[in-house]
Amino acid sequence: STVLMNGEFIPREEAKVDIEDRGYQFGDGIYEVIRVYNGKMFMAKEHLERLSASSEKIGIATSYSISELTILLEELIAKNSLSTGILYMQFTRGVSPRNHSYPETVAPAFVAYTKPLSRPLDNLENGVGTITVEDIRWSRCDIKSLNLLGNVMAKQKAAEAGCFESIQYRDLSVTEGSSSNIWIVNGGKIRTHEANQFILNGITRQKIIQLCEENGIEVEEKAFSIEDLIDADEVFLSSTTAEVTPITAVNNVPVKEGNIGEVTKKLQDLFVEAIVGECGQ
Ligand SMILES: Cc1ncc(COP(=O)(O)O)c(CN[C@@H]2CONC2=O)c1O
Repeated sequence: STVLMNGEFIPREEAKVDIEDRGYQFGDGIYEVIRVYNGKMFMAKEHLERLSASSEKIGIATSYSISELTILLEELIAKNSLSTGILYMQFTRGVSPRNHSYPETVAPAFVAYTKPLSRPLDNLENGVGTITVEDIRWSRCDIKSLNLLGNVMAKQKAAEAGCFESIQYRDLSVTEGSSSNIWIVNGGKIRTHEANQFILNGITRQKIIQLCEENGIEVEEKAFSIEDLIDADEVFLSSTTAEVTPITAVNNVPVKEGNIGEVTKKLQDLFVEAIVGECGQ
């Protein structure tokens, strides 16, 4: 397959990272995962706007404008004849002798590659199990940075418990999943943690809120407790790769409406309409 590296399209086997790349040594970089349906990126503009917000927050100049980046990424998708999958992209602060403070004059290092990935139809239909874990991450989770060790450790805990995702909490208040946002539904109203420094403001999260507003579904962006989570009528998670995935159990306790609640189902249908609307299939 073809990889895009610092503006060059190269074969995957030639894509190598320097041992003094700051992304490799410090996690000093930012990333995005963009879904591709029918050969087209879904919500590319929103993802690339978040990427530039992340780059501003950590002071990396991403060396491309959003329109230049869009053209390069579309070319990468075409070169790999990708129909349904994901596009992974990242910028690091660049290659420089190891020193914590920022190097003066190095260019950011940019990598993007695609991977086929079918839609998670089984999870969408049958839901997934979760566990709750304490959120041990830093207090700038709004930056989509390469500093993912806290997320990785939380995901590992879920895997060891035979679950799909960990639901993280701070002081008994649910924040988000290790790589997803978390939602509850009560009496037809949905609720999720407000977009602040303690969660990533997911692109899928933003689309769900927009769909709710357009379809008269009441949505509240306000943190909820572990107790609210356990007592909810419906629970679901959202992410670029998981779309709108029902949660059927938390710590092996079944969620009230079993496999999939009617609001979650409605949101899945609206989300598919949005995908078809933007990507044509
Ligand atoms: C910590 C965290 N929260 C929320 C989300 C959901 O955000 P999006 O709706 O924008 O995807 C992600 C997605 N992380 C990407 C998506 O898939 N794999 C990842 O690492 C994430 O890593």
